[in-house]
Amino acid sequence: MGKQILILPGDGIGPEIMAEAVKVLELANDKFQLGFELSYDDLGGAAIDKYGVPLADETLERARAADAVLLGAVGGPKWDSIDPAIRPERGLLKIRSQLGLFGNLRPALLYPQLADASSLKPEVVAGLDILIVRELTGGIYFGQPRENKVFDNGERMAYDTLPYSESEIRRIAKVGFDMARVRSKKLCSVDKANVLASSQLWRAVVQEVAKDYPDVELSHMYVDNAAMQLVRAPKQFDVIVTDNMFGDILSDEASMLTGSIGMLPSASLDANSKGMYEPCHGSAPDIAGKGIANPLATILSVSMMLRYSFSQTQAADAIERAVSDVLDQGLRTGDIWSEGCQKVDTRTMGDAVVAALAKL
Ligand SMILES: NC(=O)C1=CN([C@@H]2O[C@H](COP(=O)(O)OP(=O)(O)OC[C@H]3O[C@@H](n4cnc5c(N)ncnc54)[C@H](O)[C@@H]3O)[C@@H](O)[C@H]2O)C=CC1
Ligand SMILES: CC(C)CC(=O)C(=O)O
Ligand SMILES: [Mg+2]
Repeated sequence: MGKQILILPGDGIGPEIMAEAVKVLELANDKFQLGFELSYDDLGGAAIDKYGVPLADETLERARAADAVLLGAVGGPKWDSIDPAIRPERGLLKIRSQLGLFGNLRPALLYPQLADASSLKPEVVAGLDILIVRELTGGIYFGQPRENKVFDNGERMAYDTLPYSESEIRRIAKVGFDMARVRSKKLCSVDKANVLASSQLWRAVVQEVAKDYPDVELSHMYVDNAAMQLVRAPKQFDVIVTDNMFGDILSDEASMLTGSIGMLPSASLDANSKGMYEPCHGSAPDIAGKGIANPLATILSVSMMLRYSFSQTQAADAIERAVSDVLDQGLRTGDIWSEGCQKVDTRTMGDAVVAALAKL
């Protein structure tokens, strides 16, 4: 039996971008004789419509049994007013947590062809290549207790909890240091240790882990400063390690340095590099159904899957090269379009990557 890939297109632009990523995956499968077998299921709003819950038990079992999962995106206005406990996003959080995918790698790489598409001056972003390592199964998105309540006088209140255990911090810190070790040997840990108890523990544990990595230069930065530094002088960073919510926010910010969030792939890994791969963006309801979404983040997530889950470096490199070749041809979806380039739709972009990959 071949390697099993479970595809979860999700909602909004999810199915549109996934159709293009699957074309690329199928070509890579043939060209590099990867022996992958693809199967499909639903997550998020699509799963609510089909199963009544955002992640059905049978889908979770299929994800557990698969060698890797490829996800589009979930959520949308259709499900915004349902019971918060079964919103589409809860299905995403559950699959991450149940599969133990604590290590989220979000590379923000500026393709030189897109220097004009970045919202920052070309000289500020030229050569940008940073990696955000985000803790993905702990922190405030999962912390208990969390509650919405109404006091006797009618006043509403709500709260969330931001817990981190030492072992949760230690294992993500190690991912950060390991990544830094094979890159520029510079790690910046981002926290809010001037205010939050969880961040104070975070910083202390990261400092302890650093003792095992004397070759890596460790720095610490408060998250508010990090948000500012990312747009002031982003190239000062190489690898950033941070918690779940800070990583969520900073990676969306970093995406704009690369031209668009439509360019940012991600890998979510467990302790054995079993992974789920997805673009960093959401279901983009504002452009869903128009056929104009950028499929490159999802296509690049396929490349990350080949690299991290299957050690298929040659195939992964080839997909990245095909993306670069298409950008060389001047093809751009609307989100990365600039003067002098040819504006194309989602399908044309996907077909162009397939054609470029076929030629390599
Ligand atoms: N991993 C996931 O499945 C995620 C799901 N969401 C969900 O997605 C829904 C929409 O959330 P938003 O805050 O609007 O974030 P979003 O990332 O979906 O969209 C933000 C902006 O970026 C644009 N955009 C996103 N992906 C794009 C692409 N591939 N090509 C071109 N433009 C793109 C959108 O058109 C929009 O203007 C919500 O229901 C949210 O909860 C949000 C983030 C992650
Ligand atoms: C929709 C959230 C659960 C997650 C998110 O925004 C993300 O992982 O980027
Ligand atoms: Mg996000």
